[in-house]
Amino acid sequence: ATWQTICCYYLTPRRIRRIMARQGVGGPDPRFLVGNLPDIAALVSKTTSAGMVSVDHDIVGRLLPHYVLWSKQYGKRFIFWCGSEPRMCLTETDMIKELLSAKYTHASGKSWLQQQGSKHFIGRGLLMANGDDWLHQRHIVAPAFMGDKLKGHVRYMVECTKKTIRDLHAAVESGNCEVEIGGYLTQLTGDIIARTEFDSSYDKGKRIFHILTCLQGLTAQSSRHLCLPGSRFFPSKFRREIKALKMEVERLLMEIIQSRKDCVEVGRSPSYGDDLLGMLLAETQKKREGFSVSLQLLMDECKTFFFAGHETTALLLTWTVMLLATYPQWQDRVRAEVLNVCGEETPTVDHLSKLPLLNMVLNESLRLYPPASLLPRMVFEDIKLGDLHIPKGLSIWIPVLAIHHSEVLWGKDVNEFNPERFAGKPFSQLRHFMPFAAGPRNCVGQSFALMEAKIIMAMLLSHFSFTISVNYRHAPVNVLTLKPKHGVPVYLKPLH
Ligand code: HEM
Repeated sequence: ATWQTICCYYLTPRRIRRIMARQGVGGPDPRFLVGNLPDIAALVSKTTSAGMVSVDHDIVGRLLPHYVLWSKQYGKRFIFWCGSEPRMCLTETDMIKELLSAKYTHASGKSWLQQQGSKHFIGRGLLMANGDDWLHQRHIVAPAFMGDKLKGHVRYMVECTKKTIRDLHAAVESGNCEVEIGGYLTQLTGDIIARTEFDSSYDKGKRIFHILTCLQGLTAQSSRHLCLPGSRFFPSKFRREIKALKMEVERLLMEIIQSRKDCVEVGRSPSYGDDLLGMLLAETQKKREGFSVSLQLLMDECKTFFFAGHETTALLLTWTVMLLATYPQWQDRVRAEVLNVCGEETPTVDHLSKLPLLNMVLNESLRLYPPASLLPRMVFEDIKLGDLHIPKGLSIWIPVLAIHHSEVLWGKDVNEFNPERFAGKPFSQLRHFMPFAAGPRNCVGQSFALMEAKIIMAMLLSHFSFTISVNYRHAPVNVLTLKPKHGVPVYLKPLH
């Protein structure tokens, strides 16, 4: 154990540093055990302590000040240290595509630090799995987000959105024309994932969503200490709170799972159903060689999808409303397109492919404010990437936000809201656009999220016009996902 600790915290990091230095990749000097974490924390807290003076989309210096500083000092590739984990910043899109391609699906994945950090939050669900476990899990869940299954969800997405629109009308009628739209959209996307994949609802799953949000914040705070050897065994206030919340969320999930099982056992239903929960439950009965879905994995998967399936989409929608509320000409153009295509009807699958302007606006919103703004990948064996030899144990850190805001890649107007840049360009052609990551380990819910976002935006635009409130304070922050710190208050005006 002592030898392993010395290797892990001292010898291996030193070896990696030497190998990378020989290839010309340098970086800031790390401090013993904590690496550059204190420098990063100090820089970020300085840049994010106050809001921005105006709605300015030049946010890289605010959210990634360490990236700006070190890329100026050491060049586009540099190494910094999260505790004793070396991370190489990589912004060269050809090398990124290669790393994320099928060639390296097994040779790269989520690091020990990431897995430990989210152990009590989403456990070993799809987002944190590696190697063959990841492959099996991905094969099981992917069909739930494809083809006819996906099309079948349109009806539920429309129904849930109608309810939110009624709530918004009620708020306006009661004299509240100013609403914090982010809260409504988070509830709506929560309702949609609960309905479509778990045959539940936001109200039933409310406590689950709330606990997962708390767990997200707590695990982010507690993982700051993970760099100290053995720290995960020390009792602390965070860890006690995390364990209590974990137990509560698993008890609530167990109730949903048990009620589905009971339906089959008492003969009320012939199968577990064809939504995500049904597919996962069916898997628990199968015996595959070397892999089976245990009850713990089933719960980890449910937590993963409850969390990943709503927060990111709610953020995409919230930033899009903020942008359209700030750029009324674009709001009018997209509304005209929606009214022209859908008329008085609610959106259908056919309508969705005929809304290019809405698509461009969503893409531009994902470019300026990507909800997942960083992609870390640990390399598990020595690999060759472009001209670099990457040793086992090095983490590659892909700053999606910085790539999306690179003047070299996007041109002089990079920090302006200009959806026109996406006109006529299919997703596959946009090499430096990666809001959903890329390759076989991209976002499994990408089509689900885009379909949902189009339906919700189309319906919102045809019921309300919105302008940004004087109370809006532009303050993007990054707490695992890119959020507006004080929400997005807008003034709503019903159109009918
Ligand atoms: C705008 C909305 C969304 C964005 C921007 C987004 C972004 C991403 C990104 C960047 C990744 C890769 C993360 C990494 O490997 O480190 C990812 C993975 C994932 N996303 Fe999403 N996502 C969105 C919506 C959704 C939805 C709606 C679901 C579920 C219904 C979902 C479920 C997942 C899962 C399970 C993974 C892990 C996939 C794997 O590792 O194989 N996401 N997402």
